[in-house]
Amino acid sequence: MRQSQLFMPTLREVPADADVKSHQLLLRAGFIRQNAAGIYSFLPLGKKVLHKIENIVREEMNRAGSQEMMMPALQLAELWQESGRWYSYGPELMRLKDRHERDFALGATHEEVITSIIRDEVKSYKKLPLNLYQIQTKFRDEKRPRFGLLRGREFIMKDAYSFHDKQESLDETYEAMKNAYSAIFSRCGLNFRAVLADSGAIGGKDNHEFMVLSDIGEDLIAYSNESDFAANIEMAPVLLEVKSSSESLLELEKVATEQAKTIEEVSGFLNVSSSKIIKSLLYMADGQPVLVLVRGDHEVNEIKLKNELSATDVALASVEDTKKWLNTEPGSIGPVSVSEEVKIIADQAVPYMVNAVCGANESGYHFLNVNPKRDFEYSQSADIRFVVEGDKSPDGKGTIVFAKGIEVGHVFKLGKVYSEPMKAAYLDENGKNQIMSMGCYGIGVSRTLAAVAEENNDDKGLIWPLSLTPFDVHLIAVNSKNAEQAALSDELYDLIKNDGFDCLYDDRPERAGVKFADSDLIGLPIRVMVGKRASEGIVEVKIRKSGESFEVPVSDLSSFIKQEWDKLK
Ligand SMILES: O=C(C[C@@H]1CCCCN1)Cn1cnc2cc(Cl)c(F)cc2c1=O
Ligand SMILES: [Mg+2]
Repeated sequence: MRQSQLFMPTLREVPADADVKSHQLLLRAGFIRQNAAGIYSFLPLGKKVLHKIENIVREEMNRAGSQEMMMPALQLAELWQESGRWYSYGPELMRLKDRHERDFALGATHEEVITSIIRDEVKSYKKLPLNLYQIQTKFRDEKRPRFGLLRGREFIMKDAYSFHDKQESLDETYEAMKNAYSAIFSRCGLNFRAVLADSGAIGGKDNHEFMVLSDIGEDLIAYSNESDFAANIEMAPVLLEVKSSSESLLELEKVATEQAKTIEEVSGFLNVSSSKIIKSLLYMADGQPVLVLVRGDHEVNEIKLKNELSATDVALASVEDTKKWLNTEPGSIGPVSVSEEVKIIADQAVPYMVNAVCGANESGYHFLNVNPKRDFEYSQSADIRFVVEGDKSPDGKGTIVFAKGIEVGHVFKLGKVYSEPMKAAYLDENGKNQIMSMGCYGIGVSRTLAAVAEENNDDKGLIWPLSLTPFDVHLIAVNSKNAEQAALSDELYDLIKNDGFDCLYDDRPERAGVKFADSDLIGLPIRVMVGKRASEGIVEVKIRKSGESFEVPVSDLSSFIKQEWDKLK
């Protein structure tokens, strides 16, 4: 395409409210424009990249046996009332009325719609499993849209839904989808991990997030430096490592600790390491008092605690509640001689502590030489602490490292969370009525575009991977007013196109500096410059990613471009 025709409004300055590189560069390079907070238009260059991502998604989903369809964005409120989510979602779910005053939701996701279609059309196990997907605009009225396409209020998602008779069938599709996702994100050139995640509100057990490792990621991932183990920090299990202690049990002793209350203060006052102190925190779990014990150098993971207690709400107890249940205030709490109305749960490392320190449930006093089981009982012990860097990886291979991640995909085993209330049933091989099991699988397509931009740029601009670049070759007539350069450029434009490359030809009457700066900004992989040496039949070729440049005779240009293209793959 001739660049003099291309709608590509570039910006010299970095837009004020763009805080991350991808947002700044996609705006400056004329790929997107904001229409409202969290709502964007894709201009021609942005649309071309979006189209390529969607096609990679399509190829891999089709290959994995999922069938493409398209559902409406306007969804009957009645469907969301059946699943109960009309009432459980707040302002994030965008709603509207039609001309007949009928209530509708603007589609944030499509579990209800797809389940209503399947329950009407599928009655026999012979028709299962089914796997259907769409690539479609979603609406979620985020409280704080930010980072451009990374967190928008209108965005493009590929969402797939699968329906099954047997659990094994769901497990099989789940694995097939995870493999398809790995293929998709690899082809997009992303450094990602499939991360064990917390299923959050929608229940079900297995689910994985696909995280792109990125400094601006909002999620924290714990991953192994020697295996493919990776988990969202909320979920990351801790491998219990017990070093059996040879210490003999000493007599329990109560000591005055004056103002020392926090772990650090007590550790300093008594000159003991925090790993010898039992950190005791009183929580209220669904209104019941629970004394939570972790080693002094660990932190309580409230997601794990909530899952362990199968409680819907857990929160640190107030000072009043602490006084009420333990007759003391925070800073001197301990598990020794606590009323049995208070349930005690200990992290799995606590039972192995010997001659530990803990609060004496009397302000200003602590116990020394506290030994679990001898000096206090607990009703259960479980993995309820946050994993920390340096912990052994739960799969026993390597140690845990933290990284930030951008969530670009999320796959779920839903089970019967939607099919039960919406009665998506089938007759099994014995003619018995059964409820289907479901899986759902999402990719943030527009978010993936931003993640690629975020991870592929330098101080001069974007650097597109071959699989997604809006054009393959950037041909630049350095001085388009010079007849010789213009003539040779026109010739090379045809040659490059005939070689099967999508070529953007900068034929604008602009200064060389502007052309080169714009070329660096939009980030096409290979640039061909027709300049002063055109008269000698020599052109310059520059590789955007490495910055290398070469003087190439026109007669070698065709093979040279192919060679450099193949090296970039
Ligand atoms: O979307 C999912 C699960 C999967 C993800 C993959 C594709 C199919 N859905 C979870 N989720 C997240 N935010 C939401 C926001 C709103 Cl306003 C809503 F009404 C519903 C949801 C909602 O259900
Ligand atoms: Mg998610």
